[in-house]
Amino acid sequence: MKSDLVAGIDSSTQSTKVVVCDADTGEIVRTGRASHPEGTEVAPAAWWDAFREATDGLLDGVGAIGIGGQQHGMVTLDEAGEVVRPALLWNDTRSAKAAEDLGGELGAENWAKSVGSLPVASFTVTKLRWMAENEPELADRVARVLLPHDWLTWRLLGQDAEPVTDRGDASGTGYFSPSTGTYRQDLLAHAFGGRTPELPKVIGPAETAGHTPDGILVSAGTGDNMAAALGLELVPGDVVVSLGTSGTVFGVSETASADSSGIVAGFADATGRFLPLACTLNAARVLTATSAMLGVELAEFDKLALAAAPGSGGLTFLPYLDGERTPNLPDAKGTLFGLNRANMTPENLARAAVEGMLCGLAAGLDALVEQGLEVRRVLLIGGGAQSAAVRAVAPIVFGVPVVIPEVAEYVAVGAARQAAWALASSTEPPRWQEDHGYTPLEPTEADRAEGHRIQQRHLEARELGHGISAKPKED
Ligand SMILES: Nc1ncnc2c1ncn2[C@@H]1O[C@H](COP(=O)(O)OP(=O)(O)O)[C@@H](O)[C@H]1O
Ligand SMILES: O=C(CO)[C@@H](O)[C@H](O)COP(=O)(O)O
Repeated sequence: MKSDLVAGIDSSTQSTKVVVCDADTGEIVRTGRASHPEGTEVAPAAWWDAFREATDGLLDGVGAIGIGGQQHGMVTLDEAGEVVRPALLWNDTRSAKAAEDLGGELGAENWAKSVGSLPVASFTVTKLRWMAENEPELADRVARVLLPHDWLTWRLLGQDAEPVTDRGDASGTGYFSPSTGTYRQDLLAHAFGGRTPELPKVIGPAETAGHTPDGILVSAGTGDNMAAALGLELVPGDVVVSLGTSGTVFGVSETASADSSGIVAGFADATGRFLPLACTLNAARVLTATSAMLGVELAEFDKLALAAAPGSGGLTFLPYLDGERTPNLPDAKGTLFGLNRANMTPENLARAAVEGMLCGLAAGLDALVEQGLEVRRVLLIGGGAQSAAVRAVAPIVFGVPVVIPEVAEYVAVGAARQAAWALASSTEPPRWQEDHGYTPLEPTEADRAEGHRIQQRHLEARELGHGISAKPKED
């Protein structure tokens, strides 16, 4: 008997990626891709165009489809369902002051307790405050607020459908409580100048959002990091480091987290559990920007970085090229420390870029451990994980075994797995991965010591350059 096919979509910052999988085994049978426009402010129609281009000719025989989308983006609609202004994306930092104000008005402890996270410029709630203050006439027209994946799901269903979301993506808004699974309308109204736009209905992990006009079942969808966790069939002890436009480090947990330092965001996952996560604004693009500066292709950049010794001859690169989110320095610029005539080589600079990018995530990993997350090994995914230099340096900087799962678009795979789950309407999602089964890259004792030194220098440079404490504060 021919089994059903399911499609998963990853509508992330730089592109839309599609996988079509066998619903029983997860085997990937077709893939597609289309680029998104540059910029941190994007018309949602561009995601729809990219969806259509990426799925062109791929959906024959597909019984269900799920969408994983970049988190946090603010999509505002008027009464007629028309977009009020281009969406502000997670990496748009114009709402930094609004974030600071909201933090001050309600207090860090309060935010952490209410929604599991502190509002930083990435979060939807801060973008709404920015809009209320800077575009009040447009804000008055907003009848509904959606996230990128909510909007795409709704567009797929047809505009008479009721907009839906899931608890994973909702947990990145700043007005949803992951622990109670309900919206905090009071926080939304507080941020948005008393306005109370409609929000999408939060449906369960295996619920059906509806059907496309062609009769394809559409699942709830979720945020891209939650979809990656679903695609990797993440279990406790496995921590993901994803190197896309953003760098993220996260793991699954049975309990909600509430980090009032703001380093760890206490998100929900796409299965009913939780997904504590730390996110940097600067990941794979640090590598592409540095290789462009050095005038070399990425393969040559890798060779340069691998030719330098660990520690980059004493160079420390704080790669805050697009500002930074963790640590919360939205206006920061990149800084290179420790130059002398002997160490100013392309090799050291390439390696310092890799080490600097990974050190930001190692600090996030430490914060997750402080929140009680078990870390047995790191699974390295995303575009940047294709770099040979990143693969070699990661075990040194993280100090734990690093596994590189077979190259695949795990966000799209997770969205497809959610679609298969909704199609089967089973209690548990289908098992697709036996085990990652790949030989971990184990750091030696000497690697761990070197990694510790590199990380210490990174934290000291942070303190020197940006006046922030190198060590987490004691309570
Ligand atoms: N071999 C490589 N070395 C370094 N960076 C790479 C490599 N291959 C792809 N990338 C980078 O990965 C990024 C895309 O990763 P991806 O996970 O698809 O991002 P996103 O999901 O944010 O759109 C791009 O910036 C791309 O240049
Ligand atoms: O803001 C976050 C996580 O909180 C980002 O991880 C976005 O979800 C964008 O993801 P990528 O496009 O980098 O995959």
